[in-house]
Amino acid sequence: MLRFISPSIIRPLSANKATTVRAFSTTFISRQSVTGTTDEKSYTHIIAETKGKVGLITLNRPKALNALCSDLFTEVNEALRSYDSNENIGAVVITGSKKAFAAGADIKEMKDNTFVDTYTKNFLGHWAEMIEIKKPIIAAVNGYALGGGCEFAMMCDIIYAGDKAVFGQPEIKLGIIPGAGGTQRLVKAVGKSKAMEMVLTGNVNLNATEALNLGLVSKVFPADNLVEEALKTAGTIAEMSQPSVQMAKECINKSFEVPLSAGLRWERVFFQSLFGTADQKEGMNAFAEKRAATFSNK
Ligand SMILES: CCC/C=C/C(=O)SCCNC(=O)CCNC(=O)[C@H](O)C(C)(C)COP(=O)([O-])OP(=O)([O-])OC[C@H]1O[C@@H](n2cnc3c(N)ncnc32)[C@H](O)[C@@H]1OP(=O)([O-])[O-]
Repeated sequence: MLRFISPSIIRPLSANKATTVRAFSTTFISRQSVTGTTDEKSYTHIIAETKGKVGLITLNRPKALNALCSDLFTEVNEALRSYDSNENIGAVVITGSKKAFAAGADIKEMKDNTFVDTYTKNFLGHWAEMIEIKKPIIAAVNGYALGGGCEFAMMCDIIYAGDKAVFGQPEIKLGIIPGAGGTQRLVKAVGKSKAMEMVLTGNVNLNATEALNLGLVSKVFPADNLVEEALKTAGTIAEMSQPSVQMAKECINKSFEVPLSAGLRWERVFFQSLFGTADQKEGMNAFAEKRAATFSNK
């Protein structure tokens, strides 16, 4: 069985202990998952596999159109963290079915919740854990990405869409509002007016072409090729130097959080720090010697 040791368990330990635990954890996971295509850990609501250097998570609640029940998201987080700590994995793809990436948070699960429960137990707070993942995540969206499904896709780093994808924020029709970034990330992706239209009416959905034209997704593929194309891009990313990849992801995400001057400073310091890596020497020497670089992630 694939084991995972949570970073929150590692963090409070002393530096030496943390290193030891992480090394043990990584070794154990890689032994299980490098060579095969399916991790031995089996989940109830997702399928987690490895494809070369890429982790592939397939949401698997077909009868509920991959409605994001709490347990499903817990499993996604667990799989993501295990990929994050696996030194043989360089990127992750998350996908759903042809009909639905995810039709939203699970309405039936939450319909009887009270305010006090949702507030004191931080309902759906665990969704945000995936923001801590250092490795790039590509959402490969076929079919419906509605409500929390659209927000989930936007929590990923790149979104590719199948040609029949539908993005929408219908929460207003349920008497609620988006609760996992639909009023924040969507605005940054498609602009205020379109985000307002989508969130306030609940009826204005984006098809794949519209999502592409507005910048919500970066590429559209025929539905049948979508996952393969996402895996190809993830595979390309996974071949790059991982410190560079992870710092680039962190810098781009910082641009959403901080003023330009702070973001530029952040970028400069990361850029400079990469001159302390063997991969920077390898990458630049390989260019000068007219050969392909082989990165060691050191
Ligand atoms: C993160 C914080 C904030 C987020 C909030 C949200 O996301 S709020 C949510 C925002 N999202 C929405 O409001 C979208 C809600 N969904 C829809 O509007 C439609 O399902 C559809 C248009 C996506 C597809 O229509 P279609 O006629 O092709 O298919 P169908 O309708 O027959 O569904 C098949 C089965 O899936 C079930 N199921 C589906 N979605 C959910 C769900 N979210 N939950 C639970 N179950 C769901 C559905 O009940 C049915 O089960 P049954 O009866 O067989 O046991």
